[in-house]
Amino acid sequence: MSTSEHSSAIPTLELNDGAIIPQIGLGTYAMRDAEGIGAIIAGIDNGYRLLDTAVNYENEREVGRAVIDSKVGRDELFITSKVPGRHHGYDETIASTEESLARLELERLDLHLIHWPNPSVGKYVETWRGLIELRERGLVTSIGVSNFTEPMLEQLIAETGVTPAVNQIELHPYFPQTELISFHKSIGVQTESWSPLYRDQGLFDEAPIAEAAQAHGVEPAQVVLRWHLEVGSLPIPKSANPDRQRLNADIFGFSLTPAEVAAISGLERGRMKNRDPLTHEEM
Ligand SMILES: NC(=O)C1=CN([C@@H]2O[C@H](COP(=O)(O)OP(=O)(O)OC[C@H]3O[C@@H](n4cnc5c(N)ncnc54)[C@H](OP(=O)(O)O)[C@@H]3O)[C@@H](O)[C@H]2O)C=CC1
Ligand SMILES: O=C(O)C(=O)[C@@H](O)[C@H](O)C(=O)CO
Repeated sequence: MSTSEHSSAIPTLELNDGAIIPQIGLGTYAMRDAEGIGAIIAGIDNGYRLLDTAVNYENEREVGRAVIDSKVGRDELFITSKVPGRHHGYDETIASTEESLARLELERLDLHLIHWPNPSVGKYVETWRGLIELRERGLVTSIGVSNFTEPMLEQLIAETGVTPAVNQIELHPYFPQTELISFHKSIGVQTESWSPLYRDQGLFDEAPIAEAAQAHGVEPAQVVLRWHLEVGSLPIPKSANPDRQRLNADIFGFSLTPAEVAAISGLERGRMKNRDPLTHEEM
């Protein structure tokens, strides 16, 4: 794949509400200050159009500045943010989103997610109603969730009649979440993978990944990101390094065989940390 600084060769998908989303995005966790702005602009120059931020990353201003300073028009970009746990509730979600838009210097978010369900707080349905209202007001094009389980998704749909467009979940070869992806497919929810590269903590040395990389003449990180596409997810790898940004986005010129996908999924061993959304809560 070759990309000029003004165009992107990243293919797109259609969400259940008809919106178009790039098939890979740039995670921005820990991209802060001037260095972070530079890294995000580099990502846009390298073809990324989906930028994933959150109130809790404390970098919405940096993302907004990068959007303004980049050479790509705002309408070509797809900006995602997330409502933090401390802003759960109907009115709080609307206020939180207005504040996010002000920090981002945007009139509209392309996708807004409930960051964590925080079940002990018991407010994620009200938060979801707030997102539905924001979509009706045109402040957000698509709405979704993050770290939601199958019963939580069923509850949202049963109580509001609105199916999330996206569920952004921990997903990598060590935690392939096969059943949740199948459920998403059955109800039309797009899976997004967070920490898709397992934060470069040893995954790339695993034999099925190294062997597939050799077979296809690509890097292990590209095999991992291609695996996400093959299992039906949309990865949002974070890299502040322009060379790795380009490498990570260059995954549309090869595919993995079903046997390679199965071998990589066979690396399953569990979550990176103990961030089970039934018990792990973030405010
Ligand atoms: N909804 C949620 O609860 C969560 C959402 N997220 C989102 O998902 C995004 C991605 O997840 P994240 O946790 O950042 O982890 P990733 O799996 O994307 O890994 C990022 C790490 O891998 C390194 N890296 C990137 N590309 C390569 C490569 N080709 N070769 C070697 N190392 C590489 C990066 O370093 P370098 O920058 O130096 O390249 C960085 O240290 C986040 O940035 C955030 O937007 C993350 C966690 C939770
Ligand atoms: O990055 C995110 O979206 C998070 O929710 C993080 O807080 C994540 O849980 C983490 O990286 C904590 O170390």
